[in-house]
Amino acid sequence: MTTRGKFISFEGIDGAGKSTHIGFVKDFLESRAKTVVSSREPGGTPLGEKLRDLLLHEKMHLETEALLMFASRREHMAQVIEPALNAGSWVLSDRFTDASFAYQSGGRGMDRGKMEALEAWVHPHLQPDLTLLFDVPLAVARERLDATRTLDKFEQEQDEFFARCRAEYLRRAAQFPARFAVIDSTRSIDETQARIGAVLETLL
Ligand SMILES: Nc1ncnc2c1ncn2[C@@H]1O[C@H](COP(=O)(O)OP(=O)(O)O)[C@@H](O)[C@H]1O
Ligand SMILES: Cc1cn([C@H]2C[C@H](O)[C@@H](COP(=O)(O)OP(=O)(O)O)O2)c(=O)[nH]c1=O
Repeated sequence: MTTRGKFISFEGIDGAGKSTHIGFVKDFLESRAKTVVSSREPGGTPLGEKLRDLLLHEKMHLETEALLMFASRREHMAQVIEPALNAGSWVLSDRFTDASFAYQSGGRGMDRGKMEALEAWVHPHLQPDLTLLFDVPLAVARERLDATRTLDKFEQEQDEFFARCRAEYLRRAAQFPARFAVIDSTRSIDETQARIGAVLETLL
C-alpha cells in the first residue's frame, strides 16, 4: 500500500519571502527521495488560474472574494492535492486556508465565524501537516515588494491592512501550534533555509 504523502503550506504577508523558499523545500525533499508536487492558491488548476486572475485584478464584495478563494481551493483539492497525497507525493502549496483567514477576515474584516464555517464545509478533514509561516515586520515586506514587481490588487493595500493580516496569521499559529512553524523571515536567505531544513527533518 502506498504511504500517503504530506501536505505543506507556505504562508506570510506579501513580500515576506515565501515564494523564495518553495524551490529550496522541493530540492530538500527530492534529495530525500520524496516525490514533490508544487502548486499555489488561488490557482493550481486551469479553472483556479482563471479565478486567480479575477481575484487579483477585479474589485468585488469581500464575501464574493472569500467564496471564490474557496471555490478555487475546492477545485485544487479535487484535482491536485488529494490525488497527489493519495499517490504518495508531498504537496507544497503556496498559500492555503490560513491566507483566507489572514486576508479576508483579518485584512478585510469578514466575520471569522463565516470563515470557520467555510473551512469546515470545504475541508472538514484535510489540514496541512506543516504550515511554514514566514513572518516579517511590514516595513521589511514593503521594501522587498517595492524592489521587485508590479503590484496586484492585494499588494496595493495599505500598511494597516497588512498589519491586520499579519496579526491574524500569528493568531492562527498560536491556535494551531502543532502544525505551524513560524519562521523569522528577516534573517538572510541562508539562515532562513537552515531553519526550514531543521523543521523539515522533524516531518521525515
Ligand atoms: N531572507 C531574505 N532576505 C532578503 N531578501 C529576501 C529574503 N527572502 C526573500 N527576499 C527577496 O524579497 C523579495 C520578495 O520575496 P518573495 O519570495 O517573492 O515573497 P512572497 O512570495 O512572500 O511575496 C524577492 O526579491 C526575494 O528575493
Ligand atoms: C489563497 C489566498 C490568497 N490571497 C491573496 C494573498 C496574495 O496577495 C494573493 C496572491 O498570492 P501570492 O501567490 O502570494 O501572490 P504572488 O504570486 O504575487 O506572490 O492572494 C487571499 O487574499 N486569500 C486567500 O485565501
